[in-house]
Amino acid sequence: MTKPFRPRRSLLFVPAANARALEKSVSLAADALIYDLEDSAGPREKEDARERLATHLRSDGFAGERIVRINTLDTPWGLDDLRMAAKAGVDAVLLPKVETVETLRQAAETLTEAGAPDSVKLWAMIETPLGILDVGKLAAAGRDMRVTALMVGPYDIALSTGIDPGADRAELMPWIMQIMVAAKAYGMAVLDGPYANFRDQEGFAAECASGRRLGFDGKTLIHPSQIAGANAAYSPDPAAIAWAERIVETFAKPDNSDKGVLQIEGRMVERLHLKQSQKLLAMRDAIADRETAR
Ligand SMILES: CC(C)(COP(=O)(O)OP(=O)(O)OC[C@H]1O[C@@H](n2cnc3c(N)ncnc32)[C@H](O)[C@@H]1OP(=O)(O)O)[C@@H](O)C(=O)NCCC(=O)NCCSC(=O)C[C@H](O)C(=O)O
Ligand SMILES: [Mg+2]
Repeated sequence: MTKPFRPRRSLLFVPAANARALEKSVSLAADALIYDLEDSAGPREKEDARERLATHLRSDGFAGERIVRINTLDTPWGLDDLRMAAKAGVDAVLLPKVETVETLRQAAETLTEAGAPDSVKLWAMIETPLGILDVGKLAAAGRDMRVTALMVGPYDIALSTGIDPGADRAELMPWIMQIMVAAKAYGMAVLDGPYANFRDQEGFAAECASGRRLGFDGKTLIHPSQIAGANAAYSPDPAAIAWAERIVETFAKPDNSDKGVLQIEGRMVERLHLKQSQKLLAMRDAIADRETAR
């Protein structure tokens, strides 16, 4: 039996400081919305943005996942952001610039104290040298502290390290893969960072395709025009679905019920492929449910 799957092909950052963006976001086809209280809100906008977002979340009616990115807990806003999110019934709180287990513990304890049920998760952004160095430790400890996803923050990584990645992100790959393997080791989702040049659809498509090959679950976005491309890039393609169905049907035949390995059309297929196929079909079904719910 595969785990229930939640599509996270497209996760749109929605600046909570922008009333029009908030209003518009509910009608968009993103799998998830990440309401942002951090970088997209200026220091003098932060309190109003939090209040506006709290009101919005009471009645938005968005059918996908709802996540709030808060300010770091050492700022004047972080703890109030977290308490607001805890009471708002969101699916997860995204913590920026996570570097220590202590931050995860403080966030988890604050959620509990504020009455958030266990279903409210923490997602951690890994976007500084210390976060990258310790990402394995953070994921290992974090899984007992509500942490279910890691997210790459490429722009803060560039800022804090001085690297200037090219279009293929080759310079970032060692660090991306460190984050990737930590997430996979502890059964967490792993989400690719945003692509800021939202008018460059070609570059965006290439980055989505590379992200999918690397093993990301989806792409974070900054503009509505990026949603369709991310949904397409991270949806299973029809040929892969047909092949997965074939594998499931073949293993389901009574003669094959005890077999570990088979051949289908000249290709070796093992039970690991069956598991992979079941996962893919679960993803297809979850995507169909998400699209019906819209
Ligand atoms: C980048 C933007 C400032 C551009 O906004 P705008 O100038 O309004 O663009 P458009 O005129 O093309 O917008 C068309 C309509 O779409 C709405 N819109 C735009 N963006 C969004 C959005 N993100 N969510 C919802 N709706 C949006 C506009 O209101 C227009 O609506 P309409 O009036 O009906 O035509 C803007 O896109 C933006 O602010 N994007 C998000 C910025 C953000 O959240 N940044 C933080 C996340 S990325 C990050 O932090 C990096 C990471 O941490 C790292 O380290 O790597
Ligand atoms: Mg960042």
